[in-house]
Amino acid sequence: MSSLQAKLQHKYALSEKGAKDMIKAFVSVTCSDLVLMFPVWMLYFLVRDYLQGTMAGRGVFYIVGCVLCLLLIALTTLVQYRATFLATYVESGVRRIALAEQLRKIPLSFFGKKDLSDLTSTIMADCATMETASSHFIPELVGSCISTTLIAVGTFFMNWRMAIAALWVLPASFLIVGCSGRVQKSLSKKQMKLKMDCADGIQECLETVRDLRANNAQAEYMEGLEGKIRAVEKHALVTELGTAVFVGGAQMILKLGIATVALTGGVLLVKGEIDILTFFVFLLLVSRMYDPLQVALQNLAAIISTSVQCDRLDEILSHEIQTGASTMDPKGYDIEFSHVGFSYDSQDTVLRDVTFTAKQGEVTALIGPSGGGKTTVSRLASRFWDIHKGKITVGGMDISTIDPETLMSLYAIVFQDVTLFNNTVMENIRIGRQNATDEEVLAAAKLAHCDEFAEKLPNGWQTMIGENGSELSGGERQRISIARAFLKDAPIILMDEATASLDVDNETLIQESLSRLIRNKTVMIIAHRMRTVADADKIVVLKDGVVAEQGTPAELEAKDGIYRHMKATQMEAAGWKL
Ligand SMILES: Nc1ncnc2c1ncn2[C@@H]1O[C@H](COP(=O)(O)OP(=O)(O)OP(=O)(O)O)[C@@H](O)[C@H]1O
Repeated sequence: MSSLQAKLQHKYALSEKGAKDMIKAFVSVTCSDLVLMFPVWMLYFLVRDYLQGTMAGRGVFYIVGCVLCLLLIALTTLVQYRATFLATYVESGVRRIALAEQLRKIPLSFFGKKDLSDLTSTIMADCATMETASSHFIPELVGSCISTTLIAVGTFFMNWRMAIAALWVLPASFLIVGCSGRVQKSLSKKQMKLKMDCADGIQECLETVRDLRANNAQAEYMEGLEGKIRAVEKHALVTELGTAVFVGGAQMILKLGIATVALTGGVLLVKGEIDILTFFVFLLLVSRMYDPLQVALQNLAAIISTSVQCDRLDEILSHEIQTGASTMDPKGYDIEFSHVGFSYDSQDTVLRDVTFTAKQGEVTALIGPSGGGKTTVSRLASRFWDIHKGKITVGGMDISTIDPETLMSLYAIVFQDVTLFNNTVMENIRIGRQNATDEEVLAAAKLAHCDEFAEKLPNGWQTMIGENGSELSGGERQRISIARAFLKDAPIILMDEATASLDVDNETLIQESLSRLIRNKTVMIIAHRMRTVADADKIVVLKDGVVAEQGTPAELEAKDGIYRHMKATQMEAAGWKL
């Protein structure tokens, strides 16, 4: 791979083919710009023949020349179109797919730092900006710089003094835009931050509309949101103004070139040091040459601004990903935590020296005060995040050496917040195992008692359940999640107080089904109610990120520790009357 190709690939978040296509685009835009100079030369010959009285017999030359010029312009425009637009849109698709692929492999810790609107904006808006940059700004700027340099070299051979008069404006104007890079970058960065704040605010507003209404806080919230929208608007004007000042100033300097050519040409003509034809050619050249350069200055400013988008894309594309073997050979399905240490943001330690084993065929309940680390432990067990200290093994295999997607085939997970898709009940359950037959889906659904509500829906199992299951109750959503786990039939089950949203009748039914599901499996359950854990084989009490106690319910009962205290408190609470 050439170093230019590698540089482009890194700088503009391109694929290998995308970088090659960009080089082709540079060549085609340069050719296209150079070909546009041919009519100038035709005009030069015409004026020369006219002045020298040698027009006779040159008709065929001019007709063939004009036709050739038109053909070449058409041909290079076509090649340029293919090399810039078509290649760019293909590359844009490749870039978005690469981002999505990368996001699949990035540890979840990354998503804790980024919110949804930020990532959506990178995949959609930043990619669209890069699309325009790759199809217009970058090839046009590079093409016009190369063609101008070639033309500039030619003009020195014609007359070096006229060449200086025509060309001095180029470095001056490009320097102005180039030097404004820092200001423009910081303006774009701030603009992006304000936009993201605004997008977050809008998303949060939509997501929390129910709570805002319930708390009568809509007016106050909208005020804050309006402030964010106004801030984006104001800063957009400042950014535009900043760009306009630098680009406008540089474009004015560029136009001075016409004046200096006219002035220098006039003086040299009077002195008899150039002929009228050379003067004429230079006037033609500058008028033709400065137009694309004016656009090039705008393109340069735009490219400087897109560096913010490039950095955002690069942050995702170059982020460390979770890798590992795509095959595994576990010896059983015991989960073993050995001196595990972990923090979400590498500052506050969330888990310290956590050591315990969740055995196959047993139910291991994680309990403890809120914030103790139960959810964190269950998520680390399935490699949602990578740990910082110690080791986690499944069936003797270090999970950090196994590809997360391969590892996930061993787990069925029932979390408290169930994610549902805007699809039918049937398809929402099929998420558990994509290739399951309708009969298998229905069997799993019945085990989770989904039939009791699904068959009453307007279109039964084929009823669309709205965005994130908005048309279902909390208990119904959780039953779908449990049905998925039945369908997946994985050897390890992670549950986060899976039956929390169910009424007593349903809970009894589901507990009975769950006991069938978990037979001979490794089960790790996060429990908040002591009633749920009374039948567990083992209890691990997590407090402030450390294992405070562990053992069978009977052992912990005898200990007079946190478990016994929690149990007593909950029993006391159960006796309360309103
Ligand atoms: N994504 C995250 N980023 C940063 N810190 C987090 C994140 N998730 C949890 N924490 C912190 O980690 C600690 C343990 O949280 P965790 O959710 O594991 O506790 P928990 O015992 O499950 O609590 P609860 O019973 O309230 O659900 C808490 O201090 C919490 O604030």
